[in-house]
Amino acid sequence: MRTFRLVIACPDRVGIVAKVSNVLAAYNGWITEANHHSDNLSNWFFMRHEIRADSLPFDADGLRTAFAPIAAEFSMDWRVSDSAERKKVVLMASRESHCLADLLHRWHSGELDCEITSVISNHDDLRSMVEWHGIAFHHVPVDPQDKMPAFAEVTRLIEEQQADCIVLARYMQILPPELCQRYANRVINIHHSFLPSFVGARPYHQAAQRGVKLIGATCHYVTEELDAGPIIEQDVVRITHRNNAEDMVRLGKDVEKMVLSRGLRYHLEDRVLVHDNKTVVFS
Ligand SMILES: Nc1nc2c(c(=O)[nH]1)N[C@@H](CN(C=O)c1ccc(C(=O)N[C@@H](CCC(=O)O)C(=O)O)cc1)CN2
Repeated sequence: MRTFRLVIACPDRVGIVAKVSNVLAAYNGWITEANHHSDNLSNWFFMRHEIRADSLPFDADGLRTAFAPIAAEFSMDWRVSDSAERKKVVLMASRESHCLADLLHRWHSGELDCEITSVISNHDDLRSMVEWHGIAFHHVPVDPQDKMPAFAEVTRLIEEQQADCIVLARYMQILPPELCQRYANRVINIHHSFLPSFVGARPYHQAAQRGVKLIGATCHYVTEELDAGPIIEQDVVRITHRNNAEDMVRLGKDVEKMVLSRGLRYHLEDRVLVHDNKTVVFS
């Protein structure tokens, strides 16, 4: 069923839920899902409503126009999205294939409702797998001595495809600040550790050195600061003294795939709200 998603974050006060519910009811809006969260650390309030599109007398733009006065009254950060408008997604990878293959399969089987406009990689290894799915593959090598030409081309491709979201599926290059700022809270990364533990490169080898009993994966929005962006989803798997770093790499791959696909699905369904470098996820 086609729905409009109304997502709101604002300073907390009495009357927000009543006001939003009443304005939707005044237009005969049929709410199919409602989520609220009052955050006592930030004193901000977060809401996500799904409304049946066929219950309202206008389209998504009409809802935006009708809701704008309420949003202004409550100083809301807000957005309206239409479930019928599939988000355009650019995937980025390097040599590791497991996360990319998993997302391509979930998309190909219809599980991920989005339009994958292309895959961009700094290596050519994964071309055949991507093109088998009928998706364009762009090989954009990165010169370690001068990375800017490569990221200018990456940015050009992303803009040309009018991407709504970029997913780093084990893309092993640090994005420049300009790209992070331009696509704030729209670049999703999978880091192969349970952040904030083991940021940076080779986290499984760091974990083996430390002797941990859990390893994990973290899906987060990309910011200029490495592996420090708002966390969207995480999970872990148990390991023991019998597991070396190679075992952890193997065991970790399943967690990475699960966490990245969950995080992307939450983003595609407009379930993630960001405030103060943290998220509220109405999963
Ligand atoms: N601006 C950001 N870029 C990226 C982030 C991020 O949080 N902010 N996450 C990384 C992913 N990542 C770990 O999950 C990671 C990737 C790459 C490196 C790194 O040191 N790369 C070297 C090059 C390595 C190579 O050539 O193989 C580098 O970029 O100089 C560390 C962590 C994705 N990007």
